[in-house]
Amino acid sequence: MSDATVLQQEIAIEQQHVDRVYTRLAELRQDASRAEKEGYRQAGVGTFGALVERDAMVYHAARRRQTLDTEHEGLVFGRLDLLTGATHYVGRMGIRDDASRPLVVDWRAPAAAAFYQATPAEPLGVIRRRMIQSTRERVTGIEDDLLDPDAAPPGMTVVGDGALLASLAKATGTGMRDIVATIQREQDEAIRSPAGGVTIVTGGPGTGKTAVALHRAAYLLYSDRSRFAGGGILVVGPSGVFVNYIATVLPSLGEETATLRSLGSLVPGWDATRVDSTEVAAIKGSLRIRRVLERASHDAVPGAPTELRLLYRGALLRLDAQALEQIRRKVLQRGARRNEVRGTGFDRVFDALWAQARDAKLSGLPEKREFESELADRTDFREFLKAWWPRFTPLRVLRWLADPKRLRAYANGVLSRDEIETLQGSFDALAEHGPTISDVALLDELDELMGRPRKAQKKSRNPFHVRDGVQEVSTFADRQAAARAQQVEREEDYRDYAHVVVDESQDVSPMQWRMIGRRGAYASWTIVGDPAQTAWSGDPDELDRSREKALGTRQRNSYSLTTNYRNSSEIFAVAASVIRAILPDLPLPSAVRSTGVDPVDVVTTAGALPATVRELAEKQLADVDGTIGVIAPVSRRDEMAAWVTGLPERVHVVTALEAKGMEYDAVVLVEPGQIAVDKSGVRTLYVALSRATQRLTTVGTNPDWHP
Ligand SMILES: Nc1ncnc2c1ncn2[C@@H]1O[C@H](COP(=O)(O)OP(=O)(O)OP(=O)(O)O)[C@@H](O)[C@H]1O
Repeated sequence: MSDATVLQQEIAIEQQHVDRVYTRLAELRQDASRAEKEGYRQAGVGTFGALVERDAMVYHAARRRQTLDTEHEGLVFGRLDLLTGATHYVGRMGIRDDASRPLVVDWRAPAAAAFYQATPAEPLGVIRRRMIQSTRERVTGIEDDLLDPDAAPPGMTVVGDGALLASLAKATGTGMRDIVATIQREQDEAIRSPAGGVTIVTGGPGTGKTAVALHRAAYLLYSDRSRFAGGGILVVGPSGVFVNYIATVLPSLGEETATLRSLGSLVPGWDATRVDSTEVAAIKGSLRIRRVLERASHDAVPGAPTELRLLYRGALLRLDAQALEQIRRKVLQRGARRNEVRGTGFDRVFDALWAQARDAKLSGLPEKREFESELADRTDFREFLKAWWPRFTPLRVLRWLADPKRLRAYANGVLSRDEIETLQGSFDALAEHGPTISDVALLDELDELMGRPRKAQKKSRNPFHVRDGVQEVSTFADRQAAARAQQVEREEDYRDYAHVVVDESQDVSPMQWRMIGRRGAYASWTIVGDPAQTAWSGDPDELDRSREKALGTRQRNSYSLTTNYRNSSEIFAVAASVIRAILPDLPLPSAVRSTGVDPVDVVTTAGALPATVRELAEKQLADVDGTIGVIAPVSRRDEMAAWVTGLPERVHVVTALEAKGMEYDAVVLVEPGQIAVDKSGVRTLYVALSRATQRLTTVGTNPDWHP
């Protein structure tokens, strides 16, 4: 029999099983929606016990239906033939037949672990591992690994032509794909790492760190749903572009509950995308800036009234600048939070005025309380208090740093002269354009330093109340669903996450570790990153210390990934040569896939650059099916975006920093020489050079720069 015929036969065998699975899936879906409808119809009748039971059933039916409704392309993707004679199918979710026999085992279940972990050296009771590829409900390919040839029964066939490599060669869409069918052993170990403590995953470009982090989140939700869905999982990535790129992975695994945030959007109210220069980011990211902010948070308000004059029952009550300053300093001593002690500040003003009124022996002076309410009723007095001690928002105080005199005063003795000079001007655009990504961590710090302005207490909502007037007919399922919805929405600045995942962790500054740490005080963590890709140009020890502080004394479990699945070996060779120039001993991952296409380097003149970039992008459009990344130096993004306007949406223009974590089928990297201006620039260039799966073209005006 020819290989092709054997393959077709095996495909037909697997198709039979896959058909059974989809038939069963349709039945389960029907059962679940029937149970759900039935429960709703009967709600409100019967004994309390019967109601609770039925409600619980409805709730489970509703959840089950939701899971069953998720799109299930490639629902079954694996099969294990075991020494015991049993056969297990592995898939995106667990499904049983009507006699409760498993038709598919969920990929996260312990019984599925061997699918990812078995090797010929350690077969874990698996004779043959089979990967099943499908399009919609049709099986299209099979890839076998014979792990224990001696134990193979006669007639066991082995077919396949590299499912992993085939999956890697597929064109990239705009979002990242899940890798559930082809997770590799070293990745699986990190995914199934213990739920507690800190899991640290390191590895070079394209080794699947992001994929591992997201599949780990799905694994945790499966293995302890009440803990992780209840408390919530926070996933932090470097930029909004990146967060959009990874946003579909968890939903494709049937998990919707994780919260995804970029470093610029971790603090409610902000979605920062502006970046500072590397030098400015290093100062704003350093813990020393905290002292600068602390001083600002205690300083007098610009333009605040310097004295208070009040005519009261014919007498002049007066607090001069010195008296007001004394009150302010006294109230703000010992780390008091400005917004929280505002009332105390006002009380001290009343006290000082009361003392004056008493000393003046005014006739008809009422009791102190009456005196205070008389003053409090006066508009001029209220206006004074508001101007003298307003409610502060973090943004308002951060904007004071745009004033060179104030900046110098706050930073004096904390930052060097050069640093102060570098920082100058970097807060100027705050008012008009909002914060930079680094500023967001400073706003969070100020929020902590000043405390919250007291808000009127919101009436707390009863999570079990569904709609007015329908409480008595709502089922337990409705109420659970309402409670869950509220839980998933969470309060705006929710901080009690059960698990925090930090991607591209090498780029998180000390101040940003503080910001993330505040949201993970009770969490277990997964930290993934590659130190060689860091853009941080500040003190590396300070960075390590602040990360360690955020993670606390929790147990550490470390994993390293060694295979680059993204780049062709030809492309990674170029990236490797660049990083080797500054880190000659750095261990690098091996790129497993060769395309036979070498990267291209084009040198041109400044005048011809725009047209050349456009031509090169057009050429990539013809050469590859998927996405094309045009990567620009940070300061030239908009200019270069104009060069390729009007090209199809497959062409994305990003800065070298925004390219962190991203992946494109082809990359046109513009002016690499302008990215690699210093050591941290070389690292950023290394990142940019390792983004492409199929084609890499570098183009610039500097003939001395060579990949
Ligand atoms: N086991 C696998 N099977 C199929 N594809 C994989 C596998 N592991 C990783 N990949 C693919 O390799 C590419 C790189 O993965 P990912 O972005 O997670 O790597 P990374 O280590 O985070 O990279 P970087 O540090 O460069 O940002 C992605 O397209 C991912 O889907």
